[in-house]
Amino acid sequence: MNQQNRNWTTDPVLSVEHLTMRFGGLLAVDDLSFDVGRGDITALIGPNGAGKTTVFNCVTGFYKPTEGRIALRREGSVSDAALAELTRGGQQYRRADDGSVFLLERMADFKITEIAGVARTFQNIRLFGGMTALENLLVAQHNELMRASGYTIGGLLGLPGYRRAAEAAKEKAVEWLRRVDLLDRADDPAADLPYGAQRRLEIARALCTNPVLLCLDEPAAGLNPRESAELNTLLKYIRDEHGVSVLLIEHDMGVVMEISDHVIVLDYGKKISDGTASEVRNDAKVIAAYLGVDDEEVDEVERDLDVKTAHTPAPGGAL
Ligand SMILES: Nc1ncnc2c1ncn2[C@@H]1O[C@H](COP(=O)(O)OP(=O)(O)OP(=O)(O)O)[C@@H](O)[C@H]1O
Repeated sequence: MNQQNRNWTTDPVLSVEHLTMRFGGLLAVDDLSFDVGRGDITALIGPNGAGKTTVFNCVTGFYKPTEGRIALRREGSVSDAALAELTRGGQQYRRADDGSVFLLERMADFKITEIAGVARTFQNIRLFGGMTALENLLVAQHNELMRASGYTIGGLLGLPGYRRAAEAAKEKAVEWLRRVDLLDRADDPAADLPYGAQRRLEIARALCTNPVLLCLDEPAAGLNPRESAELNTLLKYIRDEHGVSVLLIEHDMGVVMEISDHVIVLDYGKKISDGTASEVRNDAKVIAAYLGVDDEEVDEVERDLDVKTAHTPAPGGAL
């Protein structure tokens, strides 16, 4: 990927700037800045406790950051000047002919999902276990259905506008069930599905909210190799056919290196590397962080790496 093709510099959908999150005396995220390219799969990686989930929680409104700006350009090309004006003005978002932009650090979590278009999944699956797979996907579209009812008794009375919206919601749910290969389990309670199927259902549920940005917290955790390969295919499909930007936290380097357009590496709440998968894979600081060596040893790792790359024509699987 050359410099021109870096969506995260030419067309960022999400810009995290100087994000800091403190828990009492603990600095979990330390003046972190990065961009997520529109239509990219972006991976946030790093050793345990590096601050990845905290970043997710700030982006999705579960935490209010101690400091920093998190701007989501939902569509269009909102200029930096317009963004600066919004920031100064104290509003949460701006919608105009040239596009819409949302300052997520100022918004409540439900508004981030509903109007900014950010959906997420969790490290620990959070489906409605007693509801069927289909019902889980219909509940996800509750906001849209409420809008169609005009927030009145229209839904109960079965007015045409509501009936059409209900039909469309069911069609969307069925389509996503088919796509994640769960159509034959539509009427089974979510809790009865095997683990890998629950993970896919959670992704389908997030997609039913029509997100611009889909945040996945360790989607490959607990999956077997076949399921991991299916997940890769699904995520590429979401990116390529639906244009959804994907931001994922992932420990499975096979998944990260195969599907990511862009990788950001955190260590102790700071960014230590940012680039394409192959750039990051060959970054000595990243290798050092994963191997847990001290800072002084990084030079040594870098020297080792220089020697290795001099003898190895193609980069491969360093992590
Ligand atoms: N709500 C909280 N209260 C206090 N400390 C927290 C809280 N959430 C996270 N932390 C701390 O912040 C640091 C970063 O944690 P975080 O969960 O963001 O890391 P992570 O990179 O997602 O780790 P993992 O890969 O293990 O999930 C850790 O030291 C953690 O203990």
